[in-house]
Amino acid sequence: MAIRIIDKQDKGPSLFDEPAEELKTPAKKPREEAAEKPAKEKKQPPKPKKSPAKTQTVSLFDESEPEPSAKEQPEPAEETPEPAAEDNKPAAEKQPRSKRSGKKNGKAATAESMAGKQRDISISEFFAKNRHLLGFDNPRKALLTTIKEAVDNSLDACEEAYVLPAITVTIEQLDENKYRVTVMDNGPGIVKRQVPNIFARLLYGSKFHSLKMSRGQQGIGISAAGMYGLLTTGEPVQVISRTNPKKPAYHCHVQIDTAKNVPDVVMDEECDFELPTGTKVTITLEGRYLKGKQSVDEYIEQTAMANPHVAMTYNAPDGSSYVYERQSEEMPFIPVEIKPHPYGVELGMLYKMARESRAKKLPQFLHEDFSRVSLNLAKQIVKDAGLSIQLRPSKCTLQEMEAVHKAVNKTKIMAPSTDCIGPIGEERLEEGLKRVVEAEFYAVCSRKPSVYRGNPFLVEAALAYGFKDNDSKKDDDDRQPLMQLKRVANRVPLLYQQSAGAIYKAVLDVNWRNYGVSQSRGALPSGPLLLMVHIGSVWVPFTSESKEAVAHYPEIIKEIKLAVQECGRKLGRHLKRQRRVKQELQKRSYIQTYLPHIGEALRDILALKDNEVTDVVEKLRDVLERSRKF
Ligand SMILES: Nc1ncnc2c1ncn2[C@@H]1O[C@H](COP(=O)(O)OP(=O)(O)OP(=O)(O)O)[C@@H](O)[C@H]1O
Repeated sequence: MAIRIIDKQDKGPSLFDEPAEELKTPAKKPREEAAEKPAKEKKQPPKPKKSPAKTQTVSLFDESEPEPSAKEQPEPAEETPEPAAEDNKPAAEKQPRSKRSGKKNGKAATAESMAGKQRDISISEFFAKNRHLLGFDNPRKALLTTIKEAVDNSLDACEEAYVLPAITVTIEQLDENKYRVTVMDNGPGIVKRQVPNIFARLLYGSKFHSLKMSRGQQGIGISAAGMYGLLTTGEPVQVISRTNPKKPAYHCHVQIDTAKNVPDVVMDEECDFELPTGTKVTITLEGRYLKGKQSVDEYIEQTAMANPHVAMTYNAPDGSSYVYERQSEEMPFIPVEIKPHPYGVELGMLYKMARESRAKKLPQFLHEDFSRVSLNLAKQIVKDAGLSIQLRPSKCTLQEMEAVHKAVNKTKIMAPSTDCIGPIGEERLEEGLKRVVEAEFYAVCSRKPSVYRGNPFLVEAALAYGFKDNDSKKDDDDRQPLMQLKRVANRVPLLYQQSAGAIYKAVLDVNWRNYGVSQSRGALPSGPLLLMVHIGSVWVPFTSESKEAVAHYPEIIKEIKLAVQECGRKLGRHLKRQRRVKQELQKRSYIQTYLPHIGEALRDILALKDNEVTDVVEKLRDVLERSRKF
């Protein structure tokens, strides 16, 4: 397998495991080396929209494994004593395996030779090899992940700056597998000095250390997309950003040096920008555009649905454009940063926090470093732990903190504040669902915040029942289709790995038959059902860096089950009522059928006249009608 990389002379270091001294980056060279170089080899003045001048093909597999140095040579075979049993074997069998088979299988390693190879691995080298962990397993998913990362960042940035987001997403197909993705937002922009690190350095971001709900959290997303683009097409990320309407925008082309996880600015300049403030990011990558499930189209649609305050324009590569008008001029709830809640904080973390605390007394530490702990409650916890309230937290022993930890978990502490998590809310959930499906019945449930490992989170569920949907046609044997499950985390739709996460597990664990819905063992319930589950948290525990599924924390599974069961109960009541109505209608229709015969019988028995018979039958019909329970 071969991929193209940028000519080292023009664009800096190779992306592969070459020794550091071979990485020639004009912009990054040490001063002495740069001085030795002829003037024309020094960094060229920036040219706008520079595309890679030359490309070369390099094998992805390291075929040129260097011969071990004399120092690394393994010990000669004859110096290694053979085990006694080996002595009785024929001469051919006494030889090392590699010689016996006649194949060159390499030489046995020694601790010394292994030590020579043991070295640091840069985070970006790791993720370049393990790109599937970041959601770049195949070209189709890579296209979606790239757009998702850029759009999520734009939404986060706008909301942080209290700006109603207006976002444009454009995908252009350059050749069969090559696409150019551009995402532009009207957010606050990014200051010049941060642009290179944000777009070309993994694990660099503003959200990792803050305890509040946001779409991004790890500081990997957009730089990983840029790295994938670089690996697959050799093109750097192009960024234009303006932070001040009175000043020009900053334009740069930047790429990641994977060996060191540092940015390499290939070109930068000042330029015009169509918006007063905002950011436009362009990534060229190997991708594949397909419509349907798990497509970019589906992601954009679901994002627009979960974020009614966003105006979104989407230009698809097939030439079609979709405009999602802003549905609400109201900013959504903007979460505020909070301190950790004491429930669920692990002992090791509590001990570390205490050691690092500057508080003079233990109760003060608990009060200041955690949310929902008043000074009185903190004193109570310390007393319950059998400790003096005069203790200095930084001097506490592990045993003392263990006592505090136990006391915390026995104390009733107020649930974490909802300020750090923005629920969609029951009303908006139902509205959102109604925009997607027209159903006969809707049920919603927004749970109160809870805590896992000290992190507040909340779960919301919305259920639609009884709708016609083209996506879920009945099977040939007329079996009901399975429920459609839509998973959303911090307002971001999750399209992959449905069955791997806590949401799927919790929905499966619910006994849907209790609510009058059929369900086969180990499967989602079946019927015209659509269930949306939203988890909002200051830190959503995803199963991997690609943020596709929520990890199986028992506290989270329990909350999801409770929210889903609440919707299920409402559905159960609706279905029960529906069945009762059906049965009653059936009985009424029988009686209706026999009413004329009753009239006939009454005429014979009571010798009634025709008009009297009609009168009696009408009255009976009226009684039947007025006694309807629905
Ligand atoms: N369009 C933008 N406008 C303003 N700031 C941005 C924009 N895009 C990215 N940033 C900043 O760059 C940081 C890094 O973004 P990145 O996508 O790499 O990680 P993240 O969003 O923090 O987390 P995650 O890896 O979970 O997506 C963000 O935390 C944010 O501060």
